[in-house]
Amino acid sequence: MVTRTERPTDNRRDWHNLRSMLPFLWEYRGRALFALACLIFSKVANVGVPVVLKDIVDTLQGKPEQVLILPVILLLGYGALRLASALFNELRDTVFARVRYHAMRKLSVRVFEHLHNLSLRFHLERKTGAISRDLERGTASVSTLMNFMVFSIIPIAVEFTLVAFILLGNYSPVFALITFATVAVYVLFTVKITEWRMDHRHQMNRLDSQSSNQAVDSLINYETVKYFNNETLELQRYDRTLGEWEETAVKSQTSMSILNFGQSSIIAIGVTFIMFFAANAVVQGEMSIGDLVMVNAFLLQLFLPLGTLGIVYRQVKYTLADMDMVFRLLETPQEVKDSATASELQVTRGEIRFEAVDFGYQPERPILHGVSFSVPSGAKLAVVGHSGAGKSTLSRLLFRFYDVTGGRILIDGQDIAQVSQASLRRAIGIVPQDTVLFNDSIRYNLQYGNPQASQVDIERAAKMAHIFDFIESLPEGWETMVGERGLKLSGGEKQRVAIARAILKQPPILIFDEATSSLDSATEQAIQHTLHEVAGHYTTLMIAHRLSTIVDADQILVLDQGRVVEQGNHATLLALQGLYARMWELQLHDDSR
Ligand SMILES: Nc1ncnc2c1ncn2[C@@H]1O[C@H](COP(=O)(O)OP(=O)(O)OP(=O)(O)O)[C@@H](O)[C@H]1O
Repeated sequence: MVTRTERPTDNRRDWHNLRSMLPFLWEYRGRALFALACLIFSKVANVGVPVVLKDIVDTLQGKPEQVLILPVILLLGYGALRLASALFNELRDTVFARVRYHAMRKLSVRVFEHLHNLSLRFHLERKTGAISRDLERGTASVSTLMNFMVFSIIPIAVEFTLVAFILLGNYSPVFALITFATVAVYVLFTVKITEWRMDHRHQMNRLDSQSSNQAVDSLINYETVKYFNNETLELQRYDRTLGEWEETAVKSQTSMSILNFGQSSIIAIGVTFIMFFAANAVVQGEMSIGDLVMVNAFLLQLFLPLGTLGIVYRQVKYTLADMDMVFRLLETPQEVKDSATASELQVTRGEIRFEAVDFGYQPERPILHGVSFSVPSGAKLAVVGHSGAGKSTLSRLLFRFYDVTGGRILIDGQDIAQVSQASLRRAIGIVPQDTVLFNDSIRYNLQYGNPQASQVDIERAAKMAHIFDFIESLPEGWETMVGERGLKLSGGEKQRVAIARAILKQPPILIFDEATSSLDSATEQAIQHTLHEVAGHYTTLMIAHRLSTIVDADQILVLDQGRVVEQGNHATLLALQGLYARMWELQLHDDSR
């Protein structure tokens, strides 16, 4: 399971994540290099501006006989350099946009794909609110980081190198020394203080995700909140988290002010020193006024982006933390995987066989113990037993949502662990115990069973599932939106949509997990009739609470605490006078009341 990164990531992890980012940039590597070239050109032009400025000042000052010619050329050069700097800057942004957004898109799709490949266990344990927030931040982090690289870090480095060359080449080393020292102290101070501040930011992130998760969870459970009149409790819980967030945010802001003031002080001291030495050199006649103007312009130009280095460093650290979260998610191993030699499941007859299957969701709590049974091709097997006996677990294992811990499951003689999951799931249709629908139209939800199905097929399936008249009677008919998780439909209506959807899929194997439990008796009878017809063509596994619905099954399996305790048809089991007979008695008794 993925947990949020709550502490700053270490450098090894950061490098690992940066490397992991490269494949997402690879497709547009040519563009990325071109953007980099634009960046360098723009910086060369930028650094050229103070150099030309120096020449203009010196020319105007010292050689009046050339004043009429030279400054015009220099002034034109000055303008052209400024223009070139801006042009390459914009070109860099335009060219790089594709690289950045494409990488973001690829990463989002990759994460989405991976989330779908992760096991049911992962999805049952995750918190939807928190994961979607983390994902948003995580994928945005890739774009943010590239922005910082291309728009801040690399430009600063390029500019700094160019300026260092010019200073070292033309003036006393003291200027380069002061510049280096100031930058070094500045960077060191920024890094140290920022690391100290990171804790606040991580705490804020954690509280932010927590509050968002609480809000989503509370809204998902809207009805439950109302049933128990617990709005105040929900508000208090939400506010408590936000209160902690507020405290941390204030601390974070205060520490930021300390950082900003420290940075400004370092710059001020550095600039004062440089100007002192430059002014002195002018007085001594070692430097011209033009040189002083240039050194001053360089410093301002250099420290201007350096002023934002603190913010950039902080943001890069946070971004790396967000990015770490998304790459950790991508590295979460798939629990259920296709084997390297997985073949396509070939369904010829649709025979299911469980051979001594052991299983537990957690190792310390076994659920199934040596379960063996088989469902011959086209036959109907019903599974009954008390609540929690492990009935639905059988269908989850058949779908291979989990791997068995002992024994094996075969379909037409092929071990389902050795075939591709896609081919396995193509072969099975299910009407689950709790039907959850997409927040889309009824048509969309029904067609989900077979996106290629024609309207005629869809209507036929809807009729078979006794939902056609209901849909037609709705003011918006097939386009009616079903609400989040299908909550605008009744339990029975949802179940019938699920039945129609399974019919539409036309798989060789069908599972009905309490498929009619939410229906009234009349509809249930009608649907039972349909199921009977539909199931006639398929191998069917029927999980049932109400025994009256499965009396006609070819075989009935009685499960008790994960063990098969009885097996046979209805009459044989009644004659056994065991658990099944007792359950039957009880239900008859209940029905007659
Ligand atoms: N994801 C899970 N993680 C841990 N335990 C689980 C999980 N799903 C089910 N269980 C446990 O496994 C046992 C069998 O569950 P299962 O859903 O198979 O029961 P069932 O016979 O279908 O019950 P019911 O008739 O109430 O639906 C139960 O005790 C349940 O608590």
